[in-house]
Amino acid sequence: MLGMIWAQTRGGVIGAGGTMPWHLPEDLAHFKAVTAGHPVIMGRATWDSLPPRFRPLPGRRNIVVTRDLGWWADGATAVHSTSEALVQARSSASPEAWVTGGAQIYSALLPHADLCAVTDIDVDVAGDTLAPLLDAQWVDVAPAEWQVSARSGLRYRFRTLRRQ
Ligand SMILES: CCc1nc(N)nc(N)c1OCCCOc1ncccc1N1CCC(C(F)(F)F)CC1
Repeated sequence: MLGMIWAQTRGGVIGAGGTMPWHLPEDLAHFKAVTAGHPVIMGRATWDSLPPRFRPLPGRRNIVVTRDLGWWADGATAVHSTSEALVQARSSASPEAWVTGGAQIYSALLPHADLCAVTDIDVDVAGDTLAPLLDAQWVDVAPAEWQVSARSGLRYRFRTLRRQ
Protein backbone atom coordinates (compact mmCIF):
# COMPACT_ATOMS: atom_id res chain seq x y z
CA MET A 1 0.00 0.00 0.00
CA LEU A 2 1.35 3.41 -0.95
CA GLY A 3 -0.08 6.38 0.93
CA MET A 4 0.48 10.07 0.47
CA ILE A 5 0.15 12.46 3.39
CA TRP A 6 0.03 16.24 3.40
CA ALA A 7 -1.51 19.25 5.13
CA GLN A 8 -3.16 21.93 2.99
CA THR A 9 -4.91 25.26 3.38
CA ARG A 10 -8.35 26.17 2.01
CA GLY A 11 -6.70 27.06 -1.28
CA GLY A 12 -4.69 23.84 -1.48
CA VAL A 13 -1.41 25.46 -0.45
CA ILE A 14 1.09 23.05 1.12
CA GLY A 15 4.09 25.29 1.32
CA ALA A 16 5.46 28.76 0.89
CA GLY A 17 9.14 29.23 0.27
CA GLY A 18 10.00 25.73 1.40
CA THR A 19 8.18 25.85 4.71
CA MET A 20 4.59 25.54 5.90
CA PRO A 21 3.25 28.94 6.95
CA TRP A 22 1.37 27.61 10.00
CA HIS A 23 2.04 25.68 13.18
CA LEU A 24 -0.50 22.98 14.04
CA PRO A 25 0.73 20.58 16.72
CA GLU A 26 -2.28 18.32 16.20
CA ASP A 27 -1.15 17.80 12.62
CA LEU A 28 2.40 16.95 13.68
CA ALA A 29 0.97 14.30 16.03
CA HIS A 30 -1.28 12.99 13.24
CA PHE A 31 1.64 12.82 10.80
CA LYS A 32 3.75 11.01 13.38
CA ALA A 33 0.99 8.50 14.17
CA VAL A 34 0.20 7.70 10.52
CA THR A 35 3.80 7.32 9.33
CA ALA A 36 5.47 5.84 12.45
CA GLY A 37 7.35 2.63 11.68
CA HIS A 38 6.80 2.83 7.92
CA PRO A 39 9.23 3.89 5.21
CA VAL A 40 8.80 7.49 4.09
CA ILE A 41 9.56 8.81 0.61
CA MET A 42 10.39 12.49 0.25
CA GLY A 43 12.16 14.87 -2.07
CA ARG A 44 15.53 16.32 -1.08
CA ALA A 45 14.02 19.79 -0.50
CA THR A 46 11.56 18.30 2.01
CA TRP A 47 14.46 16.48 3.71
CA ASP A 48 16.27 19.83 3.97
CA SER A 49 13.12 21.42 5.41
CA LEU A 50 12.96 18.95 8.29
CA PRO A 51 14.10 20.42 11.60
CA PRO A 52 17.48 18.73 12.30
CA ARG A 53 16.11 16.92 15.38
CA PHE A 54 13.64 15.14 13.06
CA ARG A 55 16.20 14.24 10.41
CA PRO A 56 16.03 11.36 9.74
CA LEU A 57 12.41 10.74 10.74
CA PRO A 58 12.96 8.25 13.53
CA GLY A 59 12.33 4.52 13.36
CA ARG A 60 11.84 3.98 9.65
CA ARG A 61 13.65 4.07 6.30
CA ASN A 62 13.92 7.65 4.99
CA ILE A 63 13.99 7.37 1.21
CA VAL A 64 15.11 10.67 -0.32
CA VAL A 65 14.70 11.36 -4.06
CA THR A 66 17.41 13.56 -5.56
CA ARG A 67 18.88 14.14 -9.04
CA ASP A 68 22.28 14.77 -7.45
CA LEU A 69 24.14 11.48 -7.85
CA GLY A 70 26.67 12.64 -5.27
CA TRP A 71 24.12 13.52 -2.59
CA TRP A 72 24.01 11.58 0.62
CA ALA A 73 22.99 12.24 4.23
CA ASP A 74 23.24 10.25 7.44
CA GLY A 75 20.07 8.26 7.94
CA ALA A 76 18.83 8.76 4.37
CA THR A 77 18.53 6.20 1.58
CA ALA A 78 19.28 8.31 -1.52
CA VAL A 79 17.49 7.31 -4.73
CA HIS A 80 17.51 9.07 -8.11
CA SER A 81 13.99 8.46 -9.37
CA THR A 82 10.54 7.95 -7.89
CA SER A 83 10.52 4.48 -9.49
CA GLU A 84 13.62 3.61 -7.50
CA ALA A 85 11.94 5.05 -4.39
CA LEU A 86 9.04 2.61 -4.89
CA VAL A 87 11.48 -0.30 -5.24
CA GLN A 88 13.19 0.72 -2.00
CA ALA A 89 9.87 1.10 -0.17
CA ARG A 90 8.59 -2.29 -1.39
CA SER A 91 11.83 -4.00 -0.35
CA SER A 92 11.26 -2.89 3.25
CA ALA A 93 9.51 -5.09 5.78
CA SER A 94 6.52 -2.74 6.05
CA PRO A 95 3.39 -3.43 3.96
CA GLU A 96 2.86 0.30 3.56
CA ALA A 97 4.95 3.31 2.73
CA TRP A 98 4.16 7.01 2.94
CA VAL A 99 5.00 9.84 0.55
CA THR A 100 5.64 12.91 2.71
CA GLY A 101 6.38 15.59 0.11
CA GLY A 102 6.96 17.76 -1.69
CA ALA A 103 4.77 18.73 -4.60
CA GLN A 104 6.92 17.19 -7.33
CA ILE A 105 7.05 13.85 -5.51
CA TYR A 106 3.29 13.86 -4.85
CA SER A 107 2.60 14.50 -8.54
CA ALA A 108 5.03 11.81 -9.73
CA LEU A 109 3.71 9.15 -7.34
CA LEU A 110 -0.04 10.00 -7.39
CA PRO A 111 -0.70 7.39 -10.10
CA HIS A 112 0.72 4.74 -7.75
CA ALA A 113 -1.03 5.92 -4.58
CA ASP A 114 -3.83 3.92 -2.95
CA LEU A 115 -4.64 6.35 -0.16
CA CYS A 116 -4.28 10.06 0.61
CA ALA A 117 -4.29 11.32 4.19
CA VAL A 118 -5.08 15.02 3.91
CA THR A 119 -5.16 17.52 6.76
CA ASP A 120 -7.41 20.45 5.83
CA ILE A 121 -6.52 23.64 7.66
CA ASP A 122 -9.15 26.39 7.62
CA VAL A 123 -6.74 29.15 6.83
CA ASP A 124 -5.99 31.08 3.68
CA VAL A 125 -2.32 31.80 3.09
CA ALA A 126 -0.47 32.75 -0.04
CA GLY A 127 1.86 29.99 -1.11
CA ASP A 128 3.83 28.89 -4.10
CA THR A 129 3.41 25.14 -3.62
CA LEU A 130 0.09 23.39 -4.12
CA ALA A 131 -1.21 19.96 -3.16
CA PRO A 132 -1.95 17.51 -5.97
CA LEU A 133 -5.48 17.84 -7.34
CA LEU A 134 -7.52 14.74 -6.57
CA ASP A 135 -10.14 13.98 -9.21
CA ALA A 136 -13.59 12.47 -8.62
CA GLN A 137 -12.29 8.91 -8.31
CA TRP A 138 -10.86 9.84 -4.91
CA VAL A 139 -13.50 9.46 -2.20
CA ASP A 140 -13.27 10.39 1.48
CA VAL A 141 -13.67 7.06 3.30
CA ALA A 142 -13.38 8.53 6.79
CA PRO A 143 -15.17 11.90 6.86
CA ALA A 144 -14.16 13.68 10.02
CA GLU A 145 -15.61 16.76 11.66
CA TRP A 146 -13.80 20.06 11.77
CA GLN A 147 -11.94 20.54 15.04
CA VAL A 148 -10.41 23.61 16.63
CA SER A 149 -6.77 23.40 17.65
CA ALA A 150 -6.38 24.00 21.39
CA ARG A 151 -2.88 25.37 20.82
CA SER A 152 -3.22 27.47 17.68
CA GLY A 153 -6.97 28.15 17.45
CA LEU A 154 -6.88 26.96 13.85
CA ARG A 155 -9.82 24.92 12.50
CA TYR A 156 -8.67 21.69 10.92
CA ARG A 157 -9.90 18.21 9.94
CA PHE A 158 -8.32 14.94 8.85
CA ARG A 159 -9.54 13.30 5.63
CA THR A 160 -8.72 9.81 4.35
CA LEU A 161 -9.32 9.37 0.64
CA ARG A 162 -9.18 6.18 -1.37
CA ARG A 163 -9.25 5.78 -5.15
CA GLN A 164 -12.59 4.11 -6.14
C1 LIG B 1 4.30 17.54 10.05
C2 LIG B 1 4.07 18.27 8.72
C3 LIG B 1 3.31 17.39 7.79
N1 LIG B 1 2.01 17.14 8.06
C4 LIG B 1 1.29 16.32 7.24
N2 LIG B 1 0.00 16.06 7.52
N3 LIG B 1 1.84 15.75 6.15
C5 LIG B 1 3.14 15.99 5.84
N4 LIG B 1 3.68 15.45 4.74
C6 LIG B 1 3.92 16.82 6.66
O1 LIG B 1 5.25 17.11 6.33
C7 LIG B 1 6.22 16.16 6.84
C8 LIG B 1 7.57 16.65 6.37
C9 LIG B 1 7.89 18.00 6.95
O2 LIG B 1 7.88 17.86 8.38
C10 LIG B 1 8.09 18.98 9.15
N5 LIG B 1 8.28 20.17 8.54
C11 LIG B 1 8.48 21.28 9.29
C12 LIG B 1 8.48 21.22 10.69
C13 LIG B 1 8.27 20.01 11.33
C14 LIG B 1 8.08 18.85 10.55
N6 LIG B 1 7.87 17.61 11.15
C15 LIG B 1 7.38 17.64 12.55
C16 LIG B 1 6.89 16.25 13.01
C17 LIG B 1 8.03 15.27 12.83
C18 LIG B 1 7.65 13.88 13.38
F1 LIG B 1 8.68 13.04 13.21
F2 LIG B 1 7.32 13.99 14.63
F3 LIG B 1 6.61 13.41 12.69
C19 LIG B 1 8.40 15.19 11.37
C20 LIG B 1 8.87 16.56 10.86
